[in-house]
Amino acid sequence: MPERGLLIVLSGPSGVGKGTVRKAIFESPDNDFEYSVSMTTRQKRPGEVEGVDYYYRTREEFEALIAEGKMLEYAEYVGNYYGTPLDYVNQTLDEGKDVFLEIEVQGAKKVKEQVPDGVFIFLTPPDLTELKSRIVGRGTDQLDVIEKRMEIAKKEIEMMTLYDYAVVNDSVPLAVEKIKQIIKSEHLRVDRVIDSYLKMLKEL
Ligand SMILES: Nc1nc2c(ncn2[C@@H]2O[C@H](COP(=O)(O)OP(=O)(O)O)[C@@H](O)[C@H]2O)c(=O)[nH]1
Ligand SMILES: Nc1ncnc2c1ncn2[C@@H]1O[C@H](COP(=O)(O)OP(=O)(O)O)[C@@H](O)[C@H]1O
Repeated sequence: MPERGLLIVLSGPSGVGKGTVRKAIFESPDNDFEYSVSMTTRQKRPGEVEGVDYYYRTREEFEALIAEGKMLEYAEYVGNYYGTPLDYVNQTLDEGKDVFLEIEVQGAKKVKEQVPDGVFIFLTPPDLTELKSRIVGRGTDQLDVIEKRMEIAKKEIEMMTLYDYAVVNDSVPLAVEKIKQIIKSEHLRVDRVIDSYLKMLKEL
């Protein structure tokens, strides 16, 4: 059986650029992470595609999957459910591939409880003014939702202590490079590679 893959969790406040950085990682030609497509009850935005951006489900369907234990984690965010389907993550890690989640902080906290040996990366904004202008600039939210997102963001930044790494999203290509370097280093950690060395010694 191949060595189990790494579970990589990218999180951080809404509007910091998680989606943008994640897309840039997956567009790079040398990417070898598997993206776990999330499930949501929010409306599909123009240009989004079922099974690519999200799996779009009704609240009833989503709640049924929660009840069946089919979600690794889920959270309610600005009135909608968002969650990570469990089977895909387990199967892909078992195949020895690294699985990449891009999720908000409540969900990341739940993943940390269940998969403590995952790699938890917190994407931070250069500052709060820049964060607000990114949310406004994205143009997907009404003013009341923007205010809600900013309030949530302040609390989210306090949760940074749960993470292994903090990456400032000042420039997308730089943030992408830092994340790739983090994962490369994680693969070299002695506690991750020790089993294969011990096995090799036994076979001598
Ligand atoms: N807990 C959790 N959060 C998710 C998941 N998928 C996406 N999110 C987060 O939900 C939040 C809202 O996502 P979305 O409505 O697409 O807006 P946007 O990412 O802010 O443009 C973002 O912070 C996402 O990172 C998931 O599977 N679980
Ligand atoms: N490094 C960056 N510099 C400037 N703007 C950025 C940067 N990263 C993302 N953005 C912009 O900020 C907005 C929010 O990004 P998005 O990826 O939707 O955030 P999140 O997924 O964290 O909610 C988008 O308009 C995006 O183009």
